[in-house]
Amino acid sequence: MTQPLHLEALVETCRWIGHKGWAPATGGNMSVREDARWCWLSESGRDKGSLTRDDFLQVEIATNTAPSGRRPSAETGLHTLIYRLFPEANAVLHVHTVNATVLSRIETSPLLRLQGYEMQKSLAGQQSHLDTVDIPLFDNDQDIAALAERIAQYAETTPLRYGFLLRGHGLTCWGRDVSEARRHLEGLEFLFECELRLRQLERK
Ligand SMILES: CSC[C@@H](O)[C@@H](O)C(=O)COP(=O)(O)O
Ligand SMILES: [Zn+2]
Repeated sequence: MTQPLHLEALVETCRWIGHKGWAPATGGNMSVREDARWCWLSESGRDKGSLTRDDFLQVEIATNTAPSGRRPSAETGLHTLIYRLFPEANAVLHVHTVNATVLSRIETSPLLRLQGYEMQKSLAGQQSHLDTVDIPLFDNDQDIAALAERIAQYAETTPLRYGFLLRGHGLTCWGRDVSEARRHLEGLEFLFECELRLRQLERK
């Protein structure tokens, strides 16, 4: 079982996430795809800011099983769902940022609509602040299989790009490689902070 080369980039990104404070108290989980059948996921319960290559477990995308017998992330089913839905996705990052957590509770609709921000162009394919970026918002669930099924049903009828929010929980985002997933994470987090501050100011 040879670990994929881009695992090193993921380990480095996890450290960056840790420094940002986006994975507090063991929150968050991260993965990279190996190929159509396998991905590598962070082990459950670890401090995601101080992971090494050895803290990533090979997981079968179709079955969520880890041949090592160790326990991959409790949210493995969301990572493997993304790899099944999007063959072009090769890295998935899930974080518990304060902005994502608070904004996802303030926004009570099933969609967070972003518009008017130059930083929308940090998301692949976005070319203008005049366009609209919709980030789906799903109610949180401790039953990850049920949550994954809800997201899969949503994706059958509505395009799902960049990432989604889990209400009161955090953000899951992805990209064609680790660096694109990281750019999407940083871009979305910036946009969430702007949106949150704007809404706070508009309330007054
Ligand atoms: C700090 S509890 C957070 C967990 O319940 C979960 O949401 C999470 O992101 C981390 O779970 P993990 O199983 O370590 O991948
Ligand atoms: Zn989580």
